[in-house]
Amino acid sequence: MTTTDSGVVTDVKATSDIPVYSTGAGAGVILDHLQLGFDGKIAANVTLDIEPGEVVVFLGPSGCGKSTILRALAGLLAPMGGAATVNGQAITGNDAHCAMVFQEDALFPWRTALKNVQFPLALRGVRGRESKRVATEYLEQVGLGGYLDHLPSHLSGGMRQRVQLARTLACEPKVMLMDEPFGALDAQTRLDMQQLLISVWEQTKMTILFVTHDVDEALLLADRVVLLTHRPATVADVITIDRPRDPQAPFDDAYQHRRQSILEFLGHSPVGAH
Ligand SMILES: Nc1ncnc2c1ncn2[C@@H]1O[C@H](COP(=O)(O)OP(=O)(O)OP(=O)(O)O)[C@@H](O)[C@H]1O
Repeated sequence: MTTTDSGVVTDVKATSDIPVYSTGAGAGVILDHLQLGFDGKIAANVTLDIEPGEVVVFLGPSGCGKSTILRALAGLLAPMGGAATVNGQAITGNDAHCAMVFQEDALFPWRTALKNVQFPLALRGVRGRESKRVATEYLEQVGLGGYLDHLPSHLSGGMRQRVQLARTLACEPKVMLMDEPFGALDAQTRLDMQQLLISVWEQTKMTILFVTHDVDEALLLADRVVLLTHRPATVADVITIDRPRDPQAPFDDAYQHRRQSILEFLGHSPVGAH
């Protein structure tokens, strides 16, 4: 661990051995001509069938509507048309199945790491000693067992994202919505967080919908990469990526070819129909 003069902890050892986490399988998500927009203008019109436990990564030009899709699934935005269902049920806004991780950490600054993670537990009726035990376990899962009493301001950006991940896991979601969660992190911390997310996914098999601008991140994490058109976002292409991942894959011609064609798509994306 490294601590600066101001008391901010700047690094932490990555966890390699994550304890079993028992959420169970993720939920299936169906987007059926889901139309989203603002002020009467359509920002997205998406049809997609996502399997339980699948990791789907959305890539598309800036402003095309990626975050809007996740916000709708979190129940923060009502559809203008079409439908979105999670485990066959329409999204109501009070849907406990979906939980969101933002790029900017949304922690309560006045609460310690432990108390941040205890917050969703209290909403689920878990209190007292049990709440402390469970929250500690989630923080241990993300490698922060030694930082329970730290305030967010005394943790690095990567560590705050770990707390946010632990707090999201404490919601026991069946679908985790991740909006460029690692976009603000330095390169090494980002790699650590990607590996942590892969470990969490292997343990939980929850469904993950992930937005990024980083093609390599998409190719590392996704079962399927969904390429979206310019606003309004529509599905332009879906690329399936096999598991298990070969660590040598980024050095393959096939990987490089795929990566290049995605980059070209992002640079020359067609304008979607209005
Ligand atoms: N609250 C809002 N009111 C009006 N327009 C909005 C609102 N939120 C987003 N938009 C518009 O909707 C479109 C899609 O925005 P969104 O944030 O979903 O794009 P994005 O693909 O996630 O962008 P980026 O890659 O830059 O993060 C943009 O044109 C944006 O300006």
